[in-house]
Parts: sequence; structure tokens; C-alpha cells
Amino acid sequence: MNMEKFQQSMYELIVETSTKLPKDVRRAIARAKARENAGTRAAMALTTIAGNIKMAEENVSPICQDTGLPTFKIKVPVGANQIKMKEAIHAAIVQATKDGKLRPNSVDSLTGKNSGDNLGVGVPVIKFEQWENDYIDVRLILKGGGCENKNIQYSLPCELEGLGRAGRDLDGIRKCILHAVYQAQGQGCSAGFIGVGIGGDRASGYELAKDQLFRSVDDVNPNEDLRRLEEYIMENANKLGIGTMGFGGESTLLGCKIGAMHRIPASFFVSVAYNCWAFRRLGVKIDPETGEITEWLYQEGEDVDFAKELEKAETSAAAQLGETREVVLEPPITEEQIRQLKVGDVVRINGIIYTGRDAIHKYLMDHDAPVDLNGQIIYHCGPVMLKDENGNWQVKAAGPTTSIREEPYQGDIMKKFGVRAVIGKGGMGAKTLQALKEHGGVYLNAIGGAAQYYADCIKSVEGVDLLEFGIPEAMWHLRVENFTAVVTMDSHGNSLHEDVEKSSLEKLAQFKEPVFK
Ligand SMILES: O=C(O)C[C@H](O)C(=O)O
Ligand code: SF4
Repeated sequence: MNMEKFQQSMYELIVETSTKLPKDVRRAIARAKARENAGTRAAMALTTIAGNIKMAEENVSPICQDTGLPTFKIKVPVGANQIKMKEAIHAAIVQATKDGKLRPNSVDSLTGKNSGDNLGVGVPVIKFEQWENDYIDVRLILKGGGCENKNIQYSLPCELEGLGRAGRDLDGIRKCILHAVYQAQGQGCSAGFIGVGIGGDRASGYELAKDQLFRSVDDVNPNEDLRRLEEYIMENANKLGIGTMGFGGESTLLGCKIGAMHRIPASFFVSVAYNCWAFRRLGVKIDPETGEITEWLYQEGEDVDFAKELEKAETSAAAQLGETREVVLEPPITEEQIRQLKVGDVVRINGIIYTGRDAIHKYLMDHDAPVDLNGQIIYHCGPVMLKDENGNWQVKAAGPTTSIREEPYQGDIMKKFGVRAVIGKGGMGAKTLQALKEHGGVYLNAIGGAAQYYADCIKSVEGVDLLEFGIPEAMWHLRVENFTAVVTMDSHGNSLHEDVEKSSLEKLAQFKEPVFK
């Protein structure tokens, strides 16, 4: 095979996967958007998502800043040189990282050092299989960390909150899957797609669940029981009211694909792989002689024009603004300003915000902050950054990361440094809510995955600290204009996340009675 050409083909596959969603996924998002009522928070979030999809496509830049763990599944004719193919894929990954199409995402688990080029022990994941066909089939998924953290594995029988006992039968499996959607709440950037693996052991069960994510959103399961179960889940999981970003609403699940394999008598696993709306998976067929792409996969059927979708949304955005209070925040912010904010308010931020995620929060617990954070805003964000020819940092993608990971630190950090607001996604827990009340702080929810939309609000990079933690984990000083987010936790003890979790648990309990006998 022409390896240079194959490397080029892999580069194209990576760039396309990171920057443009496949048609089946685009249609699922458009369907979700059509289901939401104009003027709701969910509709507003989906409009932002639609705008982001369009921008990523136009800018050929990452849809979401978390470009995930690149995972390749490759089928080759007997005789294809897998060692050479692997080398070509590695080279394509390094190039895509240099070009800002992938975030440097590979971190040494022991030292915390970011390799900088997306290579590392076990990274990327490349799985080969031989087949009798005379062409190569390469599929790629870029699955981000926030949704990966919401994967869950059940061992049947078990007892599930809201649903009671789940036994070793189709009905027990049904309960596990509904519970999996419930427990993800908005944290994996709902509305999401799930792949479910029934059976196997803990490792092969998850493998099977992830394999289901390579099925087309629109396919029909050939197994009658699983087809019925998939349809049941699609219909009923959307009644949980979790909605886009966990804001409440009609669309919680965009796709459900279930596979089954044998198990051993003592084990009965149900493994669920959760993927965010930014479902970046694509595939190509490759000519084994020339190394060229002969066909793109997942691209059959109608396409969605997101520019047109956005025109439709114009009126609903206006309707939304009619009822919502919009507040402009310019840091430094006073306690008095914060106390005036209520859950549901939309804020527009102008000025400097500081990124801080996992490494920074841990660090700040027992170190001084590199800048004065009094009255300031921390943004839970690990951006994609590139240096331009003049040596200045450019933001390539910069959406929020899942905030709940900072729950053990957040309240203490806010109090210690006088931070008045944090921006993130998915909400935070009781400890932070209490601290917001005591100290006078707010939690602002940005739209997860909308990395191009927020990058556009960032007008300049004014500095960076702690770059030794790697690009995603450093503290970036970003000057923003009209950075929009929703107050979902205020300083009066209110939390939209707590409310949605409670009401969705009540709704989950409606599905307690057996359905599949
Ligand atoms: O790492 C990130 O930037 C985001 C992550 O995928 C998340 O959803 O928390
Ligand atoms: S931020 Fe959201 S959209 Fe991006 S990878 Fe994480 S879960 Fe997916």
C-alpha cells in the first residue's frame, strides 16, 4: 500500500471527524431541536449547539475542545501490514494535533505530564481485525471525557434507585438502561447517544457497548427483542425530562443501540457507553493498493442545513428574551451584584475570565493563586490553543468542561480567593451550593460542546499561568465579550440541577412495573 497516501487519508478522517458531525447524527440533533418548544432553555441550548456545528464546519475547527481518546477500529484484508498502518496513523495524529484539529489530550497517569502530541502508552487506541473483503474499513470515534465518565456497568441482579429490583432478564436490562440515562443527567452533555452491551465480562461487555456506537443512528436491530427494547428506551427515556444540558425538556436521548453476547453463568453485566451530542464518529473505505479513500461512511440520506435551522430559531430566541432577565457582568464583581442574581437569569460577561480545571483546583488548595482572583470568574475549561507565527496564543476551541469533578474543592477555593462566579457545565453539588450561599457566589452554566461558539466570544489571550500542567490544564487569562451563560445555581440556595435530578427521579419511578415479561 502507498503509506504516504494512507497517512493522508487518515489525516482527512481525523480532521473530518473532529470538525463535522456525520449526517445520521446531524439528523438526530435536528429532530431533537424540532421537539423542543420555542422559548425554553432547552431550545436555546439547542440553538447554540446548531450554531456551533455550523461554525465548526465553516472554520474546520473542533466541534468540541475535548477531542477525546482517538479510537480506531480497522478491518483489513489478509496480508495488510498493520505495523506500517499504525505508524501512519500515529503520524497523522501528531499532524492533526499540530494543526489544532485535536487537543493534546494524552496525559501520563503517574506524572501528570501531557505528551503534547496525543501519543502515549495505549493512546491512540487502534484495533485491527482481518476479514475476507478486498478493501480496508477504518472507523474512528473521538469520544470525550465528560461523557466517558458517565458510562456505567451493572451487574445483575441489582437494586436500582427509583426502579427497584432488576433481575436477569430483558426487563432487568430495561431498568438498567433507563437508570443509565437518569444517572448521566446533563453531565455528559445531553442529549446523548448510548451503546449498550449485554453479557460478556467487564471488559468485553464495555467493548460491545462501545461497538454499538459504530452503528448508524437510523439502523434497525435485526434481533426482534433488542429492536423492541431499543424502541422502548427511545420513547421512554425521553420522558425523564432531563433535556439538553440537564436544563429540562423533551430531548434527553438521541439514539440507543443494544447488542448482546454470551456470558458465563455467574456473571450478567449490562454495560452502557454514553456519548454526548457531539457524537464524533466517522468511517472510510480505503483502497489497499493506493491507500486512498474510496467512500465515506455514515453519510447516506438527507443532510441537515444548520444555517437554515438557525433562521428558524431566530424567532424563538426573541420569545425567550421576552421573559428572561439579562444581566451584564464585568469582573471584578461585588457580593451585592451576585446576590441579585437568580436561577434562570442569563448573564453576559465582558472582561477577563480565568480558566481552571482539575489540576488548577487541586493546586490552589495548597498554593497561592498566580493572579488576584478576588471578585473574579473561573471558567472550567481546557481549551485547544495554538501559537501563531508571531508567537501569540490563538484560541481554537473553548467550551466548558464538567464541573462536578471540582466539587471537593470548589467551595473552599471560592472562599479562599474571593472568587464570585464559576462557569462550567452539568452543575455542581450540595457542598458548592452551600458555599455559594455562605460566600455569595453563583454557578453559571455554559453549553457543553459549544467550543466554537465560545471561542468566538474570546477576543484575546492576555496571559497564561501554570502551563507546566499542559495546555488543557493551564490557567489561561481570556478577554471575553458577550460570553453568555445561564445562572443555574444562585446564592440563595436554589439549584436547577437539584430540581431536575429530583423530578427526573420521580419520573424514573413510573417505569418500575415490568414491561417485558
Ligand atoms: O475535557 C474537556 O474539555 C471536557 C470534557 O469532555 C467534559 O465533558 O468534561
Ligand atoms: S464537553 Fe461535552 S460535548 Fe465535549 S466531549 Fe465533553 S461531554 Fe462531549
